[in-house]
Amino acid sequence: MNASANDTQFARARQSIPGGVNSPVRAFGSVGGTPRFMVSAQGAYVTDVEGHRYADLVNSWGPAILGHAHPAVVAAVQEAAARGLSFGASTPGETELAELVRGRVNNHGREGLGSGGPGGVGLGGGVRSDGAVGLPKETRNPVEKIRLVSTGTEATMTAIRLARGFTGRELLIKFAGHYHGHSDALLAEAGSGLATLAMPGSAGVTAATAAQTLVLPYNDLDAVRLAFEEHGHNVAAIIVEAAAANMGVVAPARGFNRALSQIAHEFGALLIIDEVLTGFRVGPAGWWGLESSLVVPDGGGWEPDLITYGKVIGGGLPLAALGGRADVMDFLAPLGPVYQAGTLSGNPVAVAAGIATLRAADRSVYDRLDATADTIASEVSAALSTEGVEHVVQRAGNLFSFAFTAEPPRTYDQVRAQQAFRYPPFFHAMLDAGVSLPPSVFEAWFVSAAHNGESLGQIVAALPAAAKAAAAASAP
Ligand SMILES: Cc1ncc(COP(=O)(O)O)c(C=O)c1O
Ligand SMILES: NCC(=O)CCC(=O)O
Repeated sequence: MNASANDTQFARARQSIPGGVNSPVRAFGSVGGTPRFMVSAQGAYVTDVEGHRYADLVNSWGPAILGHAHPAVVAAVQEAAARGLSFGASTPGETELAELVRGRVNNHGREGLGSGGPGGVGLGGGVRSDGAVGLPKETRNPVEKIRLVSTGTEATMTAIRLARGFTGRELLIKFAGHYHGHSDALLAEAGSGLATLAMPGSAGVTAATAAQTLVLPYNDLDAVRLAFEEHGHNVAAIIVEAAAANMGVVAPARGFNRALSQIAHEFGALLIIDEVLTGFRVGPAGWWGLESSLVVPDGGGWEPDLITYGKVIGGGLPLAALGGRADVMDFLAPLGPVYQAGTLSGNPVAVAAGIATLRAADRSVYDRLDATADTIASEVSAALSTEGVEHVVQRAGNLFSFAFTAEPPRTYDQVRAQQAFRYPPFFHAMLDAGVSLPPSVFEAWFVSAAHNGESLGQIVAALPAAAKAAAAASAP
């Protein structure tokens, strides 16, 4: 039998590239089969080397909120590229992007889009705060200053170094199942590809580095308090995904993020909110905007000291950022003693893509993302229920995933206890019907504003057979 064009590509890639992939999450490690090699993407669809077109619910793992190759973004990239690919010098666009971000997150996202107010977006997962009465009080802009880097990994890695430099302390607290990129300090019990491949951590991380990271169960404030009672005066920072989305989606329990900020500050530590995945995707001011706009006015806000961004901020090109309190950010070189640099940091083409994406992502885009997420989540859930497949829909704003359990998981242990074997046949039935899903039950599904009647119809039509396949799956 002749190998398909896709199989040939994969075989060839494996000769030159470890595992044939440049990021392990692209390998079909936990679902089996051959990863699809893509050649183009437009709107709601990606097209593979054999010409198969898939309605896309990966969307480049988050960046493509407008859909693929949005005309305004492509035009901005072309225009910027024609002016020069990289200067190794400052450009006006970097300041413009920094101002756009600061405007969006200021005062809970009430500014930045020019209209609309805090909006009534459901956060999912039970994090809607008590009452949500009126407007929250004015707070410090959580992003007083911002530095551009090239990847989310760099953003979180730098944020940690900065927190350590600023506080003069060494320990870092992270949560099991959270993924913050692949720097040494952050790989312990990480989500995403490590969850998919069932890796507890990574070889090559020294014991000394690992010992400086305390890993706690998510959504467990008692564990956080206990860790601070024991180590509090040596904790530089807590780092937390604003809403966890790398062990499937697990929203923070009501008040969890706020309590983290209070505990950290009580002990003189910093709170780093990782919005690489949620930032400018779940709302115009990211998860911080959604959650803080619902906090009761006098109940005390939650005040992250540093926030990291990636994915959407670069509109599909390599761009990420860390921002936060001016006094902390000014600890970065050249003003301060914490070193960070990058040949391509603030690359003008990537900056142009980011600016064009944020400009195009107006209130109507977020309304559309929310509505599309509602439709897909409820259609999938209905199809699974029809086949009697036990599951829960996990939501955090417009991010969602499905866990094959009776109760909504709140921790990594609970997520891992699900009937994960039901996902691979579901995934492949969808793929065969022309729908591209994340190839792991531990990843979030990403919608874009380009989904329309045609692509949604294709997704919905594929569901009955996929749900049947999930129902027929048996434990290994
Ligand atoms: C929450 C979070 N932080 C950090 C990262 C790392 O970003 P990057 O893959 O751009 O290095 C990711 C995604 O991969 C992420 O989801
Ligand atoms: N949720 C996982 C990611 O977004 C990461 C993508 C990658 O590492 O390729």
